[in-house]
Amino acid sequence: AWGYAANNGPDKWADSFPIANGPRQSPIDIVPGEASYDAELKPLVLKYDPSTCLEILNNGHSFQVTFVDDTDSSTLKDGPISGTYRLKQFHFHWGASDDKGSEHTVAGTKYPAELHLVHWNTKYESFGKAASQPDGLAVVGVFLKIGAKNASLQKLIDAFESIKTKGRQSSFANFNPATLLPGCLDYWTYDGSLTTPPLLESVTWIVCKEPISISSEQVFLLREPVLPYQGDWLCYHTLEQLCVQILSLLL
Ligand SMILES: NS(=O)(=O)c1cccc(NC(=O)NCCCCO)c1
Ligand SMILES: [Zn+2]
Repeated sequence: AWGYAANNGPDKWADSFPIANGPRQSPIDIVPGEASYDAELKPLVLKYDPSTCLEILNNGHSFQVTFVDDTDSSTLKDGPISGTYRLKQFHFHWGASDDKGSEHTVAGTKYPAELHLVHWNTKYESFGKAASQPDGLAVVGVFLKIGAKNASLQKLIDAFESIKTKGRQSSFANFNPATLLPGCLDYWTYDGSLTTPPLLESVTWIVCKEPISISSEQVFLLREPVLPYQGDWLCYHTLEQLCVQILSLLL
């Protein structure tokens, strides 16, 4: 299966997902000096209803908070898109150290993490259907930089801590994703793709210019896999890995 190791990482994805060599693949390096101003673009309109927040789960590549998306309670409108897109989930990407982790970069600068708020176009009947359409998805990307402790992120980290040992998911209610947005919603936008397999070229990317903060203690907590997402002990490949995990539980 795909991953981020030397044998199954991004350089290998094209073997199983040839679209990796497609014309609109994400992520990209955003070069502000080369970006063009488009006067027709509107401000983003994000309206999130905390009661649509459903659960937090560890899908093995990230942790993800999923939302009830059977009504227009949590939506994205305007900005570069037309129509109404519904929030399906948000998740993060991070690195093994503070000098890397974001997927998009800004003039070569890597941030320690990146938040993705994933929305689908309601002109299609579901996320799954929309994900294969060129205008099917809109993902709002927010960079995280090391700084003050982020109270909103702390709620996620506390919840994520609980699902590391129990296995895959736990209920997670009444979280307002708007608390994760920066004060200024200025953005860059381009047509791209999912950044993980299946790499579908269906995403209108909306990347906020202003990052939000995460403390170095908080980003450390993101990196600590107590147990792999499978959550069972039989998935170890080597006795050494099993010992490492037992020790990390005991320490
Ligand atoms: N990273 S991202 O481009 O925002 C994005 C958004 C929505 C879905 C995905 N990728 C996937 O769902 N991949 C399918 C398997 C992921 C792990 O379960 C990536
Ligand atoms: Zn993502």
